[in-house]
Amino acid sequence: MAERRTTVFRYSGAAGDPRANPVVGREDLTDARRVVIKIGSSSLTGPHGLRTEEIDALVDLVAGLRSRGTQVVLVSSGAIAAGFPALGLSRRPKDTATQQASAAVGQNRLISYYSQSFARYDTTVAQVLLTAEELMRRGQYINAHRALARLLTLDVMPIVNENDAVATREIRFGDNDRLAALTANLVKADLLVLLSDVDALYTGHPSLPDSRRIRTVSSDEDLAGVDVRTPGSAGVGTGGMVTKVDAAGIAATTGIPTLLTSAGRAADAFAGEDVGTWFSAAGRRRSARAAWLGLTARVRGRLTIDDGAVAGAIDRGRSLLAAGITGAVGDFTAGDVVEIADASGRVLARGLAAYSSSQLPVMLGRTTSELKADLGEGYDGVVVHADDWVRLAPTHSAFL
Ligand SMILES: Nc1ncnc2c1ncn2[C@@H]1O[C@H](COP(=O)(O)OP(=O)(O)O)[C@@H](O)[C@H]1O
Ligand SMILES: N[C@@H](CCC(=O)OP(=O)(O)O)C(=O)O
Repeated sequence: MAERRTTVFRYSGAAGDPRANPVVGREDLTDARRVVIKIGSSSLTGPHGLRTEEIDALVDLVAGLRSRGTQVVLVSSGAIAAGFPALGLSRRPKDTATQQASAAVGQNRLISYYSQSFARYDTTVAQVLLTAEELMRRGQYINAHRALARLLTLDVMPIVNENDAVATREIRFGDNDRLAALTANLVKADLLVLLSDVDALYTGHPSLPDSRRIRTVSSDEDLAGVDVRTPGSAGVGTGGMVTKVDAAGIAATTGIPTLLTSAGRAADAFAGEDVGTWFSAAGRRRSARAAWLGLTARVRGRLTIDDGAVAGAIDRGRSLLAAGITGAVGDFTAGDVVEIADASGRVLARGLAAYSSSQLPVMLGRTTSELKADLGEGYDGVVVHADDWVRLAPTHSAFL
């Protein structure tokens, strides 16, 4: 199985958490108050562009959920493939510029068709285009949260996609699975639903006779030996199963379960049938801020700490003081996100620096009383406050 690239953070777990998720198992699907549903290009488009019957079927499902009072945010792929016919293409172009052009043409068609289809239910749709850049910066992340929250209170149907026409190669998500998991955090969803052209995760490629459906994933062990490397088919999908398992891992670590199934079986799943693959949440729900810090934020620098600080601050959930910091690299200002690593270079946590990289050199290794005496009362020596860091998993495993 391909190595995960997700960096995730650790849970302390807490019974009776006020942020408890009403959705624990697949039998609770209909208890979800807010759901993010992501649908892939392979379900909505083909070599000839949009498949309107499939979009109508999805809209029927979403309208049914909305009529029961469930808030839905749709993350819809398909812009690039929807642009194929107009540009004379029949499969995803390799070069980024043509993909951007195709997305610019296709996103318009995609949203137009969604608008038309949702009009059958008197529902207004809104297009929300995001890039990874927006989610990395705290101010823009909050701005995106505000827009989506307002759309939901206005009972408008938000349809999110990556802003493919302008996202640069370095920072683009490329696939919408990860974007969907981050959106689930952004809107504090109870459930993430990933809809693809395959009805579940299988032990190997579904076309192989020995492949079996995986019913539930609750830990990494459930994924041992699972082969997800074969890319998606049809020349329109991108990530295949790797990005879906990755996305489910991101959601799980922030307390959000995921159902992975096909667009065709989604209604059955919501009707209580045992379909698809259920990825359990790995612990209590995290605040959107902790999720942002641990998963999304752009890291501007690194603090190296000594063993005493690992034991006294990181292991005990306390503030990180200048006295325990042995090095600071990077160019950051107060409020930027930095990694916190031990002497061996292992990254343990991510947090918000209270001082800039130019202020820190004279502070390192010095006690709070020394700092106050030498630099003034304003220097309390707390470089990362206890409320401002999250612990990362010791490995890149998505499940803890
Ligand atoms: N272990 C597996 N289980 C299920 N599907 C797999 C597996 N390995 C690879 N796949 C492929 O992943 C495809 C779905 O990925 P993709 O085409 O990117 O979907 P989407 O467009 O919905 O994001 C499936 O059609 C299947 O061919
Ligand atoms: N943002 C792109 C989606 C990229 C993509 O193909 O994702 P997916 O089909 O979900 O693997 C688009 O709208 O075409």
